[in-house]
Amino acid sequence: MAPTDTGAPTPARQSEFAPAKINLTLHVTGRRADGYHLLDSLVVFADLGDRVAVAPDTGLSLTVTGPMAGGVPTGPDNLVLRAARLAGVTGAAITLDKHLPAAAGIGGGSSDAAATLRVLRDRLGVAMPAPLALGADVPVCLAARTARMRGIGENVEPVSGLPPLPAVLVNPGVSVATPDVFRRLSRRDGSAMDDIPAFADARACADWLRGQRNDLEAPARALAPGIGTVLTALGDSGAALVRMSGSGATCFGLFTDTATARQAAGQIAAANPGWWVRSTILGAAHHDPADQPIEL
Ligand SMILES: C[C@](O)(CO)[C@H](O)COP(=O)(O)OP(=O)(O)OC[C@H]1O[C@@H](n2ccc(N)nc2=O)[C@H](O)[C@@H]1O
Ligand SMILES: Nc1ncnc2c1ncn2[C@@H]1O[C@H](COP(=O)(O)OP(=O)(O)OP(=O)(O)O)[C@@H](O)[C@H]1O
Repeated sequence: MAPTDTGAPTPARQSEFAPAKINLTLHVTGRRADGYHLLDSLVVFADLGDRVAVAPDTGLSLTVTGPMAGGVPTGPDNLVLRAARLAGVTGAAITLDKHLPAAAGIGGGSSDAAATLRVLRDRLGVAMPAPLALGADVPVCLAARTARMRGIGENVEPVSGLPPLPAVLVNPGVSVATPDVFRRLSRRDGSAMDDIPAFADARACADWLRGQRNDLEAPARALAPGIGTVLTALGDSGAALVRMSGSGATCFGLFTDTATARQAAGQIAAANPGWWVRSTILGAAHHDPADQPIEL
């Protein structure tokens, strides 16, 4: 691994938080000749996520731990190892502590890849490769702050003026493959998202979001009808707005206060023991004191 820019000794083990990514909106506005879709999405990050730790070593290795480690690839396909290889790293022992469900529309793998690149760049002085090569969600996950994402994901513009949003995330345990969802779109030329105003509070934000869309919600629901059940449960729990994130199957409910969000999460979890249910705050930048501020 390269030494730090300052010439200081390379610290033994460095870690970064990989927060869950939530698409508050996801408008599909076109399609490129190569098949990738043009998007317009308001992206926020949660105060829950995975953690990537990197220690210098002679070879490149990955250990996956944590409550959601099951089913996550541990070999060269893991986005953490792909990120390290893309950055030219050949000697690092990486640990991925997995708390987010995989293939769930909340960018687990993309956020892990971005956290790997951040720890290599910010803590270990490794040059940053072009992140889009790892996936369309990786540039926004590298920023890890509220942003409007356009193009196929490469155009990331920071957004301020969003209040912290108390929320509940629910995944019914169904994984949905992103390409299958895009393939099922009935139209690919939707309108762009409206300009984003400043919001007085979470309710004002939820009211505005109601006029925007996730165009992947209908095709994902057709593939995984359980998504509809989750949206109904969130709506019944008193959420001010319910929507699916990304290509699903995770859905979110926005609440006007944290206590109500926590109560709703408890009720939904108790009634549906097989579901992954978490209350969180969206859009409040990083909640991890160990992290450095990220410049775009
Ligand atoms: C749905 C979102 O999560 C919204 O944030 C992202 O657009 C998907 O990001 P991602 O998982 O990092 O996506 P990638 O790994 O780059 O692409 C997976 C597949 O999704 C489709 N895909 C993805 C992004 C995009 N703008 N257009 C697409 O059509 C393509 O079929 C692609 O083969
Ligand atoms: N570190 C990782 N964590 C989770 N999945 C990974 C990881 N690395 C590779 N994968 C593979 O990537 C696939 C997609 O997982 P990921 O969690 O990134 O999906 P997603 O949440 O739908 O992403 P997005 O919101 O970016 O579409 C999984 O099926 C898994 O096989």
